Formats: sequence, C-alpha cells, structure tokens
Amino acid sequence: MGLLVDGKWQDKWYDTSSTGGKFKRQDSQFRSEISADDEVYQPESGRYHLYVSLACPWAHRTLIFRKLKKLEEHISVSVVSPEMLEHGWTFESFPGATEDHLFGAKYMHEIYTRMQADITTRVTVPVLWDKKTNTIVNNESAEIIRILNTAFNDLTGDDQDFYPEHLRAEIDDINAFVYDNINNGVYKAGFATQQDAYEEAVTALFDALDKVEQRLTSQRYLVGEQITEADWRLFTTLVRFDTVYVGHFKCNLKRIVDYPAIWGYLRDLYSVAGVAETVNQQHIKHHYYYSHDMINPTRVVPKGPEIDFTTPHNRGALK
Ligand SMILES: N[C@@H](CCC(=O)N[C@@H](CS)C(=O)NCC(=O)O)C(=O)O
Repeated sequence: MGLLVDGKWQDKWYDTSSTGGKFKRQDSQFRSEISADDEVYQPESGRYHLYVSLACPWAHRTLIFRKLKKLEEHISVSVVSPEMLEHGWTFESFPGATEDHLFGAKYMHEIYTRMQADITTRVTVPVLWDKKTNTIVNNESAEIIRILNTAFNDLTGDDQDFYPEHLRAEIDDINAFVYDNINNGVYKAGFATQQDAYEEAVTALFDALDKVEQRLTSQRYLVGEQITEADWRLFTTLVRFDTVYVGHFKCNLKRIVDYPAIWGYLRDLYSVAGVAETVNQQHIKHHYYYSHDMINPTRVVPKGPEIDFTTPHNRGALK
C-alpha cells in the first residue's frame, strides 16, 4: 500500500506518528458532478466507468446504487484484486476480480496518472471515470452515490429516490454520526497504533451501535419507513463487521449478531433484490487479513465465522 507523489508510486503505510497513534482519513480529490446542466459531464449511457474493490465498504456503496438504480447496462465496472500490497490496488487475477476493462492497466495507480501525470494523491477506490474526456469525475463514494441516485433517471426510467428532499436534513445528521463513529470508526479502531487511540475509537463505535440498536428497535429503517442512502451507507459496514472488524480491527465488545434489532435490520437490507449479489465475503475477508500485514503479519485468513444473512428478518411489521 502506498501513494503517488508527483506521479511516482511510493510504497508507504499510513503515518500515525504525528497524530498520537490516531488514523486520520484524507479527503478525496475529485469532486465533479454529472448532470444535464453540467458543462462537461452529461448523463450518457456507456460513457462512465466505475473502478471498485468488492472488499471496500466505500466502493460497495456505489455498486449497490448501480444495482438498485438499474445502471448496470449504462455504467461499466472493473474490479480490483482484494490483495492490496506494495503496489496498492492491482488488476492481478483473483476469482471475482476483473482486468482493467478500459486500458488493461496492471495497477490502479496508472488510472490516476492517466488523469494527471504528476499527480500527488492516495490511490483509492471507488473511482468514477469518464471515458470521453479520460478524467476522473469523482472519487468520493458519498458523492458518487448521489450522482447515481438521480443523474441517470431519464435514461433508466428509475425514479426511486434514496435522498428525498423532505428527509435530507435528517439523513445528513444520521450520515455524519454513522460516518464518524461507525463507518470510519472501525478504521480508527483498527488502524490505531496506540492503546488510548484504539480505546477511544472502540468506545465511540459501540456507544454509537447501542444508539442505532435503540432506534432500530422501534423503526424499520434509520430514517422512518423508507430505505434511504443512510441505510446503504451503514449496511456496507455492518455486513463486514462480524467477518473482519470484530477480529482484524479488534472491534470486539459485541458482534452484530448480538444486537437483535441491528442484526434483523442487516438481514432485511440484505434481502432487498439485487443486494446480496453485491456482497463478496471472500474478497472482504481476504483483503483485510491478507493486505494489512502490520496488523496480521502472517497473512493467515481465518476460515470463519459462518453467518447466514438469509434467515427471515421478521421486520416487515415495523414502521
Ligand atoms: N472517502 C473515500 C474513501 C475511499 C477509501 O479509503 N478506499 C480505500 C479502500 S476501502 C482505499 O482505496 N484505500 C487505499 C489507500 O488509502 O491508499 C470514499 O468514501 O470514496
């Protein structure tokens, strides 16, 4: 794992020495939109391409939106190998991964330097790429899912709205809470290099899960009766939790299966048509345990746990 400095790849892990052992996530660099009013990026079938990892919770959000918004025939996808080692994300062969369908690149960092030869950046997925201008439109999952939520509605005829106007304030509040304590909270716990930094993150994470459990005891979804982007943003962390975050990231005060409401909610979301196909537990487990050798130097990947996400959730009666 590493980053690009002036267009040159450097193999380097996250530096926590100046932050008291705390992991600080950097902001994504490319933040353009796609819309009929945009001067450059217009909604067009076949024009855009997603680069994803099936292991990555941020990229997973975009795959769920591509599926639910019926965009599979309009936006193509390349899937990196789950092994993220000295070259970062690669297109090495691995079951369920693909080649780089656009350029036949070996490494994901080549996609970033295609955009700008002397770029300085972390090389993250997801990336939404424009085949017409050969540029990265956006590499921030929170924004990519908003683009997919509306920009292509005229093409697909799908007008499901996961970020409806009247719920936006509440969704934004929940997103901020879930992002800081849960989505990024597991990483803060797992990548902490000092005891107090780890304990602070783990405590905040489980306090937040307790609050979510309470909320989901009396209501079906995070924001009332309909599924919103807030649910999909939480889902991608929950579906990885017992498989990797409990063990590998030491988020082990409880498992998700120990929270009756959250566990039912996770199965409820998993049962939505098309969603299970976006979940690849082999990539998830292999990526984390195999790639983070400062946490797991032997790279041995555990066999368990065995979890059945398809048992009935019985949440249909909740409002
Ligand atoms: N804010 C970004 C974060 C994406 C991200 O951190 N992706 C991880 C994979 S789970 C990655 O590519 N990490 C490589 C790195 O940090 O060098 C988003 O949500 O899109």
